[in-house]
Amino acid sequence: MSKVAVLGAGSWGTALSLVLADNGHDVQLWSHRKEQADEINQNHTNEKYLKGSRLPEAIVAFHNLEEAIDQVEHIIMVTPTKAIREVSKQLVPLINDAVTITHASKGIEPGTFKRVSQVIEEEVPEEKRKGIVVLSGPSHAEEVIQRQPTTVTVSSSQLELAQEVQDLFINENFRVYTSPDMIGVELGGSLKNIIALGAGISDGLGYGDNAKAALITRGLAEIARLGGSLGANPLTFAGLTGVGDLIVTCTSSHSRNWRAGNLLGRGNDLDQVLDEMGMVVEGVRTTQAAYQLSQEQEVEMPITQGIYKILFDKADPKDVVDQLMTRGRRHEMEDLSNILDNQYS
Ligand SMILES: NC(=O)C1=CN([C@@H]2O[C@H](COP(=O)(O)OP(=O)(O)OC[C@H]3O[C@@H](n4cnc5c(N)ncnc54)[C@H](OP(=O)(O)O)[C@@H]3O)[C@@H](O)[C@H]2O)C=CC1
Ligand SMILES: O=C(CO)COP(=O)(O)O
Repeated sequence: MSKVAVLGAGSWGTALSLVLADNGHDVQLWSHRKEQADEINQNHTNEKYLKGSRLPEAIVAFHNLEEAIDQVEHIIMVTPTKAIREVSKQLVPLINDAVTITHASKGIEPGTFKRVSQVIEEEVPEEKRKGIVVLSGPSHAEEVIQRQPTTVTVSSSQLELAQEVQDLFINENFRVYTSPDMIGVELGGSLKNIIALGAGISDGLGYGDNAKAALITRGLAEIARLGGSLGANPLTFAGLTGVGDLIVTCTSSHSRNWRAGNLLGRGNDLDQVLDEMGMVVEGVRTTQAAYQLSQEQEVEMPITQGIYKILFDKADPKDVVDQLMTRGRRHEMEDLSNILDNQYS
């Protein structure tokens, strides 16, 4: 059994701590708020993020980061992506022996366009880490905390590290696969949040299943297009961290991104929505990053562009849908256009 630090005591950090505790590991859960650490230790609850759930006593919460990572073999980072750089910097002077750093956060940094593993790599020097692993897939914390069947994928450039983290988390309720495609796994988990915002907007506008299926499928096409241009294996997007995560976030009211989109589709403005959510809505920041990235890479991403206009230019969601529906005609598999043109001639 291992001693594991989980950094970030929100919904996902707490749910992953439960999986680790169920597997017999010693879990040291770090919260940057003292009152939250106290609540977890005294009441074994985390009411703000997982209302009504009782946590195993093997989860011990810490407010002090140095104590939280003392003697651990694994660090699991699960803060919102905007805090990853800052927390990585805080960690550096506190790490004595090299550790395996896994992250389970989903986002891309605007401006730098870095994936979370790249941010960690930049901030934590090589001698302080054995390697970096990502854990991603269709997995709402609200179901994991109830030990409902869930599947995820772990990926690392070092297979043995991915397998080590697979062993750490896998159990009869939580099945863990490995993948060698870290770029694809991280991009799939991050970019699906943009489409989940779109699915929520569509539902908020009163559109039905046809529109949602279109968003998921065409969203997947543009995610794979950008991913391919950044070095991901396009097949990864057909897996758990691509289409799997798109399905779970676009069709569930557990999803923070879907919920935020739904409120936007009902006419609320972004600041109001984010205030009301009180939890991280990663898709907002990732939309900004993906929009900039698509322009830099010259990759067509019409849905992302539409969501960007709604979020940051206050475009009317109905007008954006009209624009998407009246774009120029094209083949469905546009990257195969040349082949199809030949077939038709
Ligand atoms: N929820 C889920 O089902 C899943 C979430 N994820 C990903 O996990 C990541 C975390 O999401 P989630 O747990 O849902 O988020 P939540 O909003 O539920 O919780 C975020 C947690 O991070 C803390 N936090 C915020 N800023 C900092 C900081 N600067 N330093 C330390 N801690 C900080 C918050 O503290 P405070 O209470 O003070 O704000 C809170 O405890 C995201 O990237 C998300 O995409 C991935 C899979 C599933
Ligand atoms: O990534 C998730 C499930 O796999 C959680 O999505 P939300 O952040 O939209 O809740």
